[in-house]
Amino acid sequence: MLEALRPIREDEATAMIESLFNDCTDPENKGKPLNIRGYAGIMSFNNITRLTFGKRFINLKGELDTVGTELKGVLSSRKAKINNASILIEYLPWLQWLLSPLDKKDREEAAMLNARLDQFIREIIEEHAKAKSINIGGAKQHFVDALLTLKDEYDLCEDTMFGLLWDMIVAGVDTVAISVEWALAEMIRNPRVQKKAQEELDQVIGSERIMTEEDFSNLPYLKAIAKESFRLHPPTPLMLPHKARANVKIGGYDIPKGSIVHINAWALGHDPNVWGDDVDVFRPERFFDEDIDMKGHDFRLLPFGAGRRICPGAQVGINLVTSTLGHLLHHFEWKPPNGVKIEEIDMRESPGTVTYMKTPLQAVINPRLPATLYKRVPVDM
Ligand code: HEM
Repeated sequence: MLEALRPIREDEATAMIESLFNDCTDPENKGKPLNIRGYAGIMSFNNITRLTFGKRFINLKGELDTVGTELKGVLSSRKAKINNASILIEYLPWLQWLLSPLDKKDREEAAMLNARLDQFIREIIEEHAKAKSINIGGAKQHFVDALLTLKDEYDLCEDTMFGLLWDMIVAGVDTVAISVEWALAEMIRNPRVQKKAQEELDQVIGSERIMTEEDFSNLPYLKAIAKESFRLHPPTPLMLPHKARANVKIGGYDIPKGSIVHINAWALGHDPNVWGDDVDVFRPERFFDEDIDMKGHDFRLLPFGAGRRICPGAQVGINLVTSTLGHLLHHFEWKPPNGVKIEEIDMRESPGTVTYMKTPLQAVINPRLPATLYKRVPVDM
């Protein structure tokens, strides 16, 4: 599993905290809501690019730098095309003829984007291979270095390495950012839960230091909040498509060999037969009544899937979401925009392979710790 590669460090979350602090204390923004998605996206993108190939793309103001903006833009348009075209065709193959002109244009554009991404990743692999051969900077433990170490043993060709690296980025960036946004929306809608989480953070960490990953074991309520949010808002509600390799019978249904099967993680988390009458209520305490596993061992809760295709970044994802959420709740008080009632927050989903909130979350935030704790932690690549 990926968590063995390197520990999560606090720097991306603290860079996000610093940006949020600067923006919410800017007199021009007084009382104005901030769009949280932008901040969470930068945090998540840099966390995953650092984990994968030891690079971050952020300037001193906490914004994406030029290369990062280009790269993120290319990734989003590539993903949008995959989402739009292939999902439709998978379910409505007879529509293929109708889509073909658009499809051709899309294909050409996708080929161009792929070439741009491949060039980018080629340079990164070369850089790491060179550093490895002359041992610059000691043994770095990024995903690309692990691949280089295993390259000969597993006969990994360039295409396979490119694919694995991009899979990590595509699968890791949106899922983490989406999860943080949904969880914060629930914190704003549920002031009782927000207050209880902040009381726990204040008791365990106090107001003279920031949270670290070592604190997790003393923050059961924070962990239960992350879990409850994954239950109600799994960022990949239908997981990824699976193909039956043989005729099988599951739950009384015949699944013929070759069928494409989606598992509905969203429906599992919303089943009143499992979760009771308050299935739609955000109530982290339910996991104190019964501690249900969410890493593939208990089929009542499967935000990361299960079995051989389970998300390989599950623990990294859980830690990133929990850590970001912990910092955000410790550092700020969260409220809806002035004049908006909590029940008016738009909790509709934007459908797709990953489900963002349909309306990006707007929040008014207020610092709750001494100003000295809002400085980013220096980067250790
Ligand atoms: C909150 C965070 C995340 C959630 C909820 C999540 C969820 C999932 C799910 C449901 C799948 C498909 C499982 C299946 O269809 O059986 C998946 C696949 C995958 N995830 Fe994640 N993920 C998260 C974060 C990450 C991160 C941080 C990384 C990498 C650093 C990552 C890498 C991958 C990869 C590479 C796959 C494809 C595995 C395959 O095709 O076999 N994920 N994830």
